[in-house]
Amino acid sequence: MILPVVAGILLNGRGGYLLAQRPPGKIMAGFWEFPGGKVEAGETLRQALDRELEEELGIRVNCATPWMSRQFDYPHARVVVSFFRVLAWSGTPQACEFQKLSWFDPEEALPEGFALLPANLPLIRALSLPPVYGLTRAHELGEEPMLAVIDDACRRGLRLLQVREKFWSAVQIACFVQKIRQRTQPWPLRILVNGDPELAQRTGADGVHLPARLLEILKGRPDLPWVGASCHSRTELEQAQGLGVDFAVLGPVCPTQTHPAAHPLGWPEFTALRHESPLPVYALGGLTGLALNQAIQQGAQGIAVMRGLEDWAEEKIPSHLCGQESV
Ligand SMILES: Nc1nc2c([nH]c(=O)n2[C@@H]2O[C@H](COP(=O)(O)OP(=O)(O)OP(=O)(O)O)[C@@H](O)[C@H]2O)c(=O)[nH]1
Repeated sequence: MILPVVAGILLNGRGGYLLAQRPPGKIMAGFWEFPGGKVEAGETLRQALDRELEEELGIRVNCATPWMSRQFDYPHARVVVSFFRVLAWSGTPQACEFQKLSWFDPEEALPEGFALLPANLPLIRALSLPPVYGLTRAHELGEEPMLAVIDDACRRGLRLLQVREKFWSAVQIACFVQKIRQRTQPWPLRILVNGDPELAQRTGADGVHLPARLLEILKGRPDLPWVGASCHSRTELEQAQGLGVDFAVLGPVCPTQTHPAAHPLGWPEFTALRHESPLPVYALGGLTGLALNQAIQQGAQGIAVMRGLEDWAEEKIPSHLCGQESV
């Protein structure tokens, strides 16, 4: 039997997230978790979330979006935990069940020996993934205009970039990575190189972004700090998961100039595939910054944008998508 569980990740607008320590008397007492609990008979996941967070923290959830779900076998039960990002609530979180509460920064590693419920480990890494993943097209725009676009996007909140220059040599890409680093020095931008892991390693990037064709060839996770993967189907999402990548990019969701012949998935298909995968999934294909809200509502990690990076209409990433500011 699988035990359905919901858990809420309260986000405080600066990227911080709330953990609770399971109180004495509960199974796995002393372990840290996201507030939540078992779904009761007849409840929807959202109803269960609202009830659990009211019982445990004394808050009313005003805005929560589905995120990832994970199945895990504990000695006491097989659980499937549906995690929600909780972006707005009323009231101040309190320890209503005598649990310890603490806010954490996703950019900082948890303390040595920290007892986190094991099903939650990949979530902590995923929490440091930003809502927008930019893709370069310097081969079309030219290097200098592309650098200007990246610089401008960083000012508006871009923190993750894929250098996708498929026709360039390793030397050219390495040089471009260097230039991006110099230009974006004030911001903590992570740079992934599209291609094979060896190429990414040679360019000094923070990670590799695997094209779909490599997913069935590679035997294991490349030895780089960050690994993303391009996926277009359930099979590719499963291959990416099998390799242990950090996140997937799924698309095209809408018609796109980059792959005019590709059949767009549309939002319903994207949402169904995203729901089946335990990975954080970015939506890709014909999207602009305006689609970010919709993508997050559909449970995506965010959006991956190429042309959208230049057309990004918003001043910056809307603050209501980052969590509650007043905490
Ligand atoms: N609440 C919560 N449970 C989680 C998380 N991750 C995870 O694996 N679980 C597992 O999901 C199950 C939740 O059960 P629970 O004991 O918290 O449920 P509950 O609040 O309804 O407790 P109760 O039955 O004592 O009232 C446990 O087996 C727990 O180990 C998480 O982040 N939050």
